[in-house]
Amino acid sequence: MERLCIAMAKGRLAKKAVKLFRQAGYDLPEDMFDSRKLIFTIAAEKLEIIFVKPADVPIYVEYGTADLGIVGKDTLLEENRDLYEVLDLEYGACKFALAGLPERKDSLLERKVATKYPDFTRRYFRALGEPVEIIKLNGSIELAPLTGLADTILDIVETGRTLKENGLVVYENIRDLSARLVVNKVSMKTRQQEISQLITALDQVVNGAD
Ligand SMILES: Nc1ncnc2c1ncn2[C@@H]1O[C@H](COP(=O)(O)OP(=O)(O)OP(=O)(O)O)[C@@H](O)[C@H]1O
Ligand SMILES: O=P(O)(O)OC[C@H]1O[C@H](OP(=O)(O)OP(=O)(O)O)[C@H](O)[C@@H]1O
Repeated sequence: MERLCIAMAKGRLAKKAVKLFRQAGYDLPEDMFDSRKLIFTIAAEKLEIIFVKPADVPIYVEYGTADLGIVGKDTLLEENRDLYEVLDLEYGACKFALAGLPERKDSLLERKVATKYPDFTRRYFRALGEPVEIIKLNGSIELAPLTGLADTILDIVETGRTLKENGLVVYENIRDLSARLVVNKVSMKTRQQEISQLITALDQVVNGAD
């Protein structure tokens, strides 16, 4: 039988993803984070795990190069790809929020919004019927209101420390985010049994025995 390929987001979400699979009974190699290796073949478990940039996980899964993926809901909302989101893994918890300088909060006539998530931001403000200019940045988003590049940011807030240490405040909490398990639509049909088994095993770790 062919191996199931799982695309895991590199970085913040990766270690816990591997831990979850181990808790679910999958025997994964010990050295997964000791090298720059990107592909791990686990023959005994009929699995292949690939480590992918977070924003690329939904792409690998939509194209079917990976059958499954683990990635943040923020990335899924931004990429808006054609795939199934099957399980909330309930870690990597954070929020999407609008934030900026405290004194600007009530004086925003024409909003300039800096974000790493331009597509989500466009849809969010379009649904509100609020015209905004969106400026796509790649990191250190909190710099935008401090430097005058934008007056508002739409970014991830976890502990709130980055905002606080830069003198910014939350204007509005938009939604909760966490890591999700996603599945390719064709794989879900053609490899239904193996994928269901895997979902059930992870579900039991996350939500307890049923
Ligand atoms: N405090 C946080 N800041 C950013 N992301 C967080 C935080 N807490 C949890 N997350 C989750 O972790 C993911 C980001 O992981 P990571 O920081 O490794 O990637 P990244 O730096 O955004 O990606 P890239 O390497 O492509 O720039 C987010 O997509 C989100 O789901
Ligand atoms: O509420 P906190 O716990 O402070 O976490 C939120 C911060 O973490 C993320 O940045 P990241 O560390 O990914 O760096 P980046 O600016 O390079 O995106 C996010 O963009 C915020 O800046």
